[in-house]
Amino acid sequence: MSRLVVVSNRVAVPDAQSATTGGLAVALRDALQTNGGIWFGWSGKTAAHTAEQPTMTEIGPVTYATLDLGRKDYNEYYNGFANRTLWPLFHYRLDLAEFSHQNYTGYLRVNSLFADKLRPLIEDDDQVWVHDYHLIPMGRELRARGVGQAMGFFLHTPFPAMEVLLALPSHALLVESLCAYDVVGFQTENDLRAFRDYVIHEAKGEMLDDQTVRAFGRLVHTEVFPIGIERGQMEAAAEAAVEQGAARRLERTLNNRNLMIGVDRLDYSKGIPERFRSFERFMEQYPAHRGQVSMMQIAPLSRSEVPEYKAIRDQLEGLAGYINGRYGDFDWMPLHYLTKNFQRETLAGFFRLSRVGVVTPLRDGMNLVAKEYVASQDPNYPGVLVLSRFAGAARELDAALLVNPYDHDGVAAALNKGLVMSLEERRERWQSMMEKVRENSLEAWRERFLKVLRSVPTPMPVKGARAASAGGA
Ligand SMILES: O=P(O)(O)OC[C@H]1O[C@H](O[C@H]2O[C@H](CO)[C@@H](O)[C@H](O)[C@H]2O)[C@H](O)[C@@H](O)[C@@H]1O
Ligand SMILES: O=c1ccn([C@@H]2O[C@H](COP(=O)(O)OP(=O)(O)O)[C@@H](O)[C@H]2O)c(=O)[nH]1
Repeated sequence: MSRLVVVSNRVAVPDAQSATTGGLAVALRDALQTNGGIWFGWSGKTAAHTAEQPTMTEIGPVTYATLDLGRKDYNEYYNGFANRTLWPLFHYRLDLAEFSHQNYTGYLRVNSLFADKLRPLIEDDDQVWVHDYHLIPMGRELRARGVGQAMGFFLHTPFPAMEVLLALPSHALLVESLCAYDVVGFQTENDLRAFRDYVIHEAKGEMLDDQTVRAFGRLVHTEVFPIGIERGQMEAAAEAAVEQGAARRLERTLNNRNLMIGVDRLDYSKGIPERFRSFERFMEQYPAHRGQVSMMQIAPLSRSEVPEYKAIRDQLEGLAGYINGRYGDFDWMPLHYLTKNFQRETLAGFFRLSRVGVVTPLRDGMNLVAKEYVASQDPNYPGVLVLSRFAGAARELDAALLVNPYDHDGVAAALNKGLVMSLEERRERWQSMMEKVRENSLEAWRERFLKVLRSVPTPMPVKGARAASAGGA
């Protein structure tokens, strides 16, 4: 069996100090441990200058190769092009997208530098799997350095509709770069459709069969691989959590009142201000719930150096204060707004205690919180998920109360419906969602992707394909 080489912006080097690691980290680590391999990317640390050589940490058969990023690279590549251009654009926020040549150059520079450092570590029969929008050009850069074997790419975010993508000055090179991979995976049919739409209508490519795209002189296998959560992990954590610690204390503070919960990185794509507005509408329109229900919003700080993230933080502080000032009472607060980060095991207990899970992003690649909320429920007494139709998770979790997050009245009505829903209906909806959560687990996602990557034919440039010019208009 060949080794696996994973490339992602952040690398989770196992650390004895940190008790928990993210699901993705666990899933990829399992795959790496089976046949050995390398996980390459940014260390998550910054320095005056980008490291000359990766720091190699060997743990059993897995080598973690990480680079500290210099401030200039960090600003232009991560804060800049990745998170001020691609992130807003891919989340349909053209109004927030900044197009700076300097940041774009930094993005290409870091991808090229990563390829330089990774190239000597790759062996001929390794499988290479690159993750996410930060590293789209990696495949092309590795090909230019003679990497000939199958390479896969998975996009964790949405892929935007063609008309939105066309606003990016370098759209053509970006999509051409995606076509340097042999397998390109998306979260949903919607994203895949948008990608194919671009390839066919803008890049003059074509579909050879249901899954094979011919574009930019190459054949690319494209498919939907909805990411999931670790099998059994949240169920077990939730069951254990309600018996102890934080969940127990939370339950006591509730005093038999109902709880609604939202958990999101503090990111404008998550629709938190809109959610607060909807909650305010809910207070206004369903006064019987006043004093009887609270909403807890956990929103750990994220990408804090990016100006748009600072702005949304200020906005939320204002809104939370306004809502609590208007509706709160001496013995009850409607909204608990925390920017603290909690371990997933603790969240599992909070989810299980919450009658309604509120997941209302304006746009989201998948949204694992939605799946974690479902998996954490007591099967006999499950809560209700209120889910944005614009989260990738809505494709599978169609038994949730699906809402349009821009429609505050509609979300308020769904919150009320969730609170008054019969136990029978709650159980039916939960069972239907839980089946999907189990079926599309994180392990299944990883195995499906790697199976396809193993089975694609050796990369083959296509002679005579009509390629669009790089650079873009
Ligand atoms: O690394 P950060 O800049 O701190 O951001 C954290 C991650 O955010 C994004 O997550 C996405 O992946 C999830 C799993 O597939 C998906 O459920 C979610 O909808 C996406 O937004 C980002 O894409 C990751 O690269 C970041 O690590
Ligand atoms: O305080 C927190 C908030 C979130 N999360 C985890 O962060 C992940 C968020 O993933 P999701 O796909 O919902 O959104 P993303 O942040 O990747 O855009 C989920 O596993 C959450 O349980 C966490 O561990 N602690």
